[in-house]
Amino acid sequence: MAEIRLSQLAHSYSSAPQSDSDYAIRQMDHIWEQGGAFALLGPSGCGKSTMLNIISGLLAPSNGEIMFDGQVVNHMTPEQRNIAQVFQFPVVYDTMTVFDNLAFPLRNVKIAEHKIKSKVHEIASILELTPLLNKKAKGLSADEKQKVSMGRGLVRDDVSAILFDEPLTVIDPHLKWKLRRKLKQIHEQFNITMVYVTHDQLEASTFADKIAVMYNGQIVQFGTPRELFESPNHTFVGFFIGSPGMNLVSVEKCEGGVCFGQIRIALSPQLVARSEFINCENLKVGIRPEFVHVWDEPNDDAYVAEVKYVEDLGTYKIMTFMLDGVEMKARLQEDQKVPRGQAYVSFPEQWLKVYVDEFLLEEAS
Ligand SMILES: Nc1ncnc2c1ncn2[C@@H]1O[C@H](COP(=O)(O)OP(=O)(O)OP(=O)(O)O)[C@@H](O)[C@H]1O
Repeated sequence: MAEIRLSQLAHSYSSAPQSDSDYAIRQMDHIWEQGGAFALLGPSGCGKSTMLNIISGLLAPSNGEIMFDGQVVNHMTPEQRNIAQVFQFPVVYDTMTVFDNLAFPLRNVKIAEHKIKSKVHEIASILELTPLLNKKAKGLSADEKQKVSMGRGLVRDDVSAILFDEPLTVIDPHLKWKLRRKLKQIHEQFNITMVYVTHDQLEASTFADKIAVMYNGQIVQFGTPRELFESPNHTFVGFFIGSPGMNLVSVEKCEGGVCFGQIRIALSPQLVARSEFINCENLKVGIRPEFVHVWDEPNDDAYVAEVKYVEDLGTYKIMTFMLDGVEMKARLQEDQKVPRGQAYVSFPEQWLKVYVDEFLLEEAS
């Protein structure tokens, strides 16, 4: 297992890139720490597969260095890098048995046959493939084939890292959760650096200790699921993580804070004094629906909002409301009084975030 360090990494599929938008990976530095379980989360086309393929050596980057434990590996082939990669669709040898498919990566590196046997049985047991070991892969269902494909990625515990590129796409929904748990179990058992690509936040947060959120060829935040939820450092993270996502409102500067329409929101003097705030034209405030305070009665701290509709989601409700022409959402607890017509809302200071050119502005520490 290895620490994977990306230094000044950038990649364009164009031979003569002109601008940032020609880059699938915009210049970045990033470290995947040794032994971690990570997710690389982002929408379609943001550059996730490109990054995995650069790490594994299937793709040479336009710029920058890839280092495993401090050693530059740019010139090394995928085999020399000793990376296991599991793709979206199964990669199995149809004419071989499941046992031989799982044994293949071990035989390739000349592991003794008795060790192969015990390792194949161990992985087969975790993935519930034991009854299929003697079957030819050809006759397997799509789910079973993908489990074999995953098993081939997991069977060696001497690899630098295992990279998963949306490995559960073809898996039946009821099996997905189970397999994610199994991957986590394998990670805990062998402590191998794992990077798991997905566009599904639930998948990312159930597998990973830390999630890298990718947007437009950049990692905009790398943090625990809780950090991404409580303190998104880019508006995209606020929008993409959470269901529904963060309320984001374009605002203007005004005395002691920001305004939209007739609504004035006071900010701390330290924030308002920041040069980024003073010089910025693109200002937004964000607050998650979970953190909007909905009062039962009017009070001096609350704004008066117009309730549009309330969705009942079982254990909680989502209230959609208009505040001076801007639509926002608040989460109501199961036992909370549901406002009708008007609602009294406020934005607790600790959960109200300010974004300058889409990036979080924090008080200088
Ligand atoms: N071989 C290629 N040639 C040219 N452009 C490519 C190639 N592969 C990917 N791209 C482009 O690079 C960008 C990043 O693609 P990439 O496949 O890395 O994104 P992704 O986040 O993995 O998307 P998805 O979730 O859909 O797989 C996209 O704009 C894509 O169209």
